[in-house]
Amino acid sequence: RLNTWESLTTGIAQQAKGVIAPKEKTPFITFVLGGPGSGKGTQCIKIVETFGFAHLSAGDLLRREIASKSADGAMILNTIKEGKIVPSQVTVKLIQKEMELSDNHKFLIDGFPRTEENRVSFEQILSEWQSQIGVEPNVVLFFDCPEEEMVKRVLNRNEGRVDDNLETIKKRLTVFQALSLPVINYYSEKGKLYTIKAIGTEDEIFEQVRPIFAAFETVG
Ligand SMILES: Nc1ncnc2c1ncn2[C@@H]1O[C@H](COP(=O)(O)OP(=O)(O)OP(=O)(O)O)[C@@H](O)[C@H]1O
Ligand SMILES: Nc1ccn([C@H]2C[C@H](O)[C@@H](COP(=O)(O)O)O2)c(=O)n1
Ligand SMILES: [Mg+2]
Repeated sequence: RLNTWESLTTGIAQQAKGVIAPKEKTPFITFVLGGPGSGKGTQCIKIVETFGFAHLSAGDLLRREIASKSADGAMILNTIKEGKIVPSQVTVKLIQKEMELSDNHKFLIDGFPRTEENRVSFEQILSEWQSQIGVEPNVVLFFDCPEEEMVKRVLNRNEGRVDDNLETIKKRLTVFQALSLPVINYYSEKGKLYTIKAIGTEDEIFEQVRPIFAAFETVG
């Protein structure tokens, strides 16, 4: 049988030829974007519970590389400590591998793409895989949260992350404004962006998220 990655690329080729891919195999890709501490991971857990997605957090995959002392581990650690963005080929490779291994066809890709370079790299690997067709996510969620609230949440997170300190948070916020907002604007212009007001309780925020995915389930 086709694995998800094969069916993903086959699906793209079939769509290009005007052939409809089998419904259960068509991949559904959601990018989850927002500043540091905006609540992406927290809401992803709820989306997984309610809608059965596979959750791929780019940050978690990078932290796993650090923990496993892989060849890129030291570079990734330094980059994260500095609040900067890891080169796209490293991150995209990790995401691609997880997608290949997954039996699911619905993906929540959390914290990615963080830059235009991330975005283009992801499209490139898909188009290199088969034919010259790029791929777009089905949904892009943007958790829009005031900076003051994001700083407060990150400083209270208490998960032992090396980047949860005031100095690194300031750098991450600057990087978010400079490099991630253009990606968010790109998807807004493409009509793919769903902006969530990321203040209030976790449940209140999820009630803004729920109808987005519920609508796709109905359309089927
Ligand atoms: N609505 C909320 N109100 C208050 N605290 C929240 C809310 N949502 C999440 N939090 C808390 O804020 C912290 C950051 O949330 P989370 O880890 O989900 O953010 P994130 O967007 O994934 O951040 P990062 O980009 O740094 O990974 C966590 O400690 C989480 O429990
Ligand atoms: N696409 C990505 C995602 C994450 N990183 C690095 C830099 C981030 O500050 C850090 C933590 O990510 P988070 O858990 O907050 O999503 O990981 C990156 O370089 N590229
Ligand atoms: Mg997170």
